[in-house]
Amino acid sequence: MHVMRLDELRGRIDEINLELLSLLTERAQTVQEIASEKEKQGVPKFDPLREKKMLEDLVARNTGPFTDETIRQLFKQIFQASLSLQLIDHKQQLLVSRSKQKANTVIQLGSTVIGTGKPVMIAGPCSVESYEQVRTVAAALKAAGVTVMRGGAFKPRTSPYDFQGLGLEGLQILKEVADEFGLRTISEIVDPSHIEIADQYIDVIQIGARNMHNFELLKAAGDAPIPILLKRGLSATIDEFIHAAEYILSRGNTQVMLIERGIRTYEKATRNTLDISAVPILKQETHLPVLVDVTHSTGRKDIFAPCAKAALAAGADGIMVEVHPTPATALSDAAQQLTIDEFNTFFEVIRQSGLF
Ligand SMILES: O=C(O)C(=O)C[C@]1(C(=O)O)C=C[C@@H](O)C=C1
Repeated sequence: MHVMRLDELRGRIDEINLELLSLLTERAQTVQEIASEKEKQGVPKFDPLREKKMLEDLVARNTGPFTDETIRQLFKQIFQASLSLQLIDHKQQLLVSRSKQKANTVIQLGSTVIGTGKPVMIAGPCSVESYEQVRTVAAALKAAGVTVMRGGAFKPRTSPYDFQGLGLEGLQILKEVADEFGLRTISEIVDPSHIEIADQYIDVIQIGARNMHNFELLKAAGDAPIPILLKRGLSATIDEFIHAAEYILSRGNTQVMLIERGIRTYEKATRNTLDISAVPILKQETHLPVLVDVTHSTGRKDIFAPCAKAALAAGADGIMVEVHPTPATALSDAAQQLTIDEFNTFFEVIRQSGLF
């Protein structure tokens, strides 16, 4: 008799569960509609005042046996789950998102293809200082089998009294040397008005860490018909980094590569802290190629090789490293650029690792 009563009550609970599930599903679908409405209006997803009002109304109607506190907790749980749903949906709608595009974005630079699983080595001086300097590095890179060279012409430096780069002349030097050796080039642009000119001289525009949040520059890069290498900001979260890339894609330019270059932490043993975890996360969440800059992240030549190997093991599509004929006399980043011999040794270690 008792057993039958228990079964009956549990049967009723099963029915109530299904009713709750169907109501929760309907609620979640309504929340998704609210999310797309908010998206259109540019309104934030989290609305604490609305949540407070709903909790007050619910508690006012509570007749027990649950306490008011229990009702608050239960509904707060529902609001939180609803908010997460809105945020996940939003991320999945991004153009950079892996759920929008399953296939990897591939960047073709001459015969070099980035993003297909075969890693690329990008090397070159921090700054373009002279024709001879760039030519010496280019000849060495060519001999080592490197096809993409970096070199800074516009240098956003911490101090206004530090070398600011050769500007347009630097881009001209890059072009002249790259043409001679059949290399492709990457250089940073800091001013939206320079993008059009840059397109005539270089193959990839870099947007530097300090400019990752320069939205006008991101928009201009998004309007340009040239691949973009976007560096992660000094203190940018992965989410902010992804949204910065979205700015570029949202304007039509889908040729975007991401580069992790270390983030600011309390650690002083390295220049910045190389966030290796960013590599698999960016690869999972976006379809864009992901590179790692071992020079700026670590600032320490003695650990470039293990860090580059770690990056490749984590799924990076390439490595960027700085090389200078005479680092001691370099006009920027003197301490952390490799000599040509050091670069050759470094590249050999990476090639031997079986990861490259
Ligand atoms: O009403 C809203 O603005 C919603 O986004 C829905 C909802 C909810 O689940 O009710 C979700 C998150 C907000 O913080 C507030 C409320």
